[in-house]
Amino acid sequence: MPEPGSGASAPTAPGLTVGVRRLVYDGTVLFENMRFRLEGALWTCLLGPSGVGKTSLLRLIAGLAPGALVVTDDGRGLEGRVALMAQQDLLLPWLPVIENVILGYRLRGTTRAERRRLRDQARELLARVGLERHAEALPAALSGGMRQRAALARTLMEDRPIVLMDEPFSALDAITRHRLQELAAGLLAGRTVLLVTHNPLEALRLGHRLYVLSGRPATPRGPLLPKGPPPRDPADQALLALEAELLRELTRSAALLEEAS
Ligand SMILES: Nc1ncnc2c1ncn2[C@@H]1O[C@H](COP(=O)(O)OP(=O)(O)OP(=O)(O)O)[C@@H](O)[C@H]1O
Repeated sequence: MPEPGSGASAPTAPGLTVGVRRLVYDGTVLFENMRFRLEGALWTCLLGPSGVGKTSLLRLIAGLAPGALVVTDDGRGLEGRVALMAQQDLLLPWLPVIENVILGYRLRGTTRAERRRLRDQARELLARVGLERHAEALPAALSGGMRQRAALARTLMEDRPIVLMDEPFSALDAITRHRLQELAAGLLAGRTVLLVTHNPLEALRLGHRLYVLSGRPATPRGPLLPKGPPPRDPADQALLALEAELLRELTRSAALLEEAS
């Protein structure tokens, strides 16, 4: 197994195309004949007002909800190639943080020697997300932001070429958020990443391609293509101009959703 976050598996990160013919919840058509593309080895950010369908789309791609056709550029299936960081941290309450970080490996089965090596790697990742002193704590002893950092460490530990993240930085204070955005941008460079976020500046810092999910049924509008490699300087004037453009698009999208509701 390559070192988690080493980028060793990055060159194989494929692009993927998602097609949804129709998704209906409680009589509301969320998606109809919708197509969405994640370019290989790039970060795609998905924004949009609350309730428009961002998490639903992410869950469709992850295979957690039926109804989408996901085709990878290399023609191979997604099994074993996707790491998911859901909105809820999904930490198992009876396992210490470090065991939660290596949970995927534990579930897939490891030898005692492998576990020792995995724990060493997990400790390194926990140090990088600022949780080195909490490796043996139970999740209930952590704050919301700390739990989110543990969940991020677990996602990075999985070392998958495709990474789907639903608001991974939302519970963090501004300084920690900035630091972890930088960490994730570094460790997930070269992966195919979908980042769902409510934060336009976060999307502009981290994303290569930005979309706003809009309308009912919803379609992704975009892409907006910020220049330069991420993570970008949030004080950059060009970025601030794009932020204004993104805010206008989000306002339009919120109005459309309100009209449809
Ligand atoms: N499993 C489900 N059963 C019924 N309705 C659902 C289900 N999942 C989502 N919905 C509904 O679909 C709509 C879109 O939900 P979704 O969570 O995808 O939105 P979102 O854009 O991610 O919102 P937020 O930004 O608040 O997380 C909402 O009206 C939600 O209530």
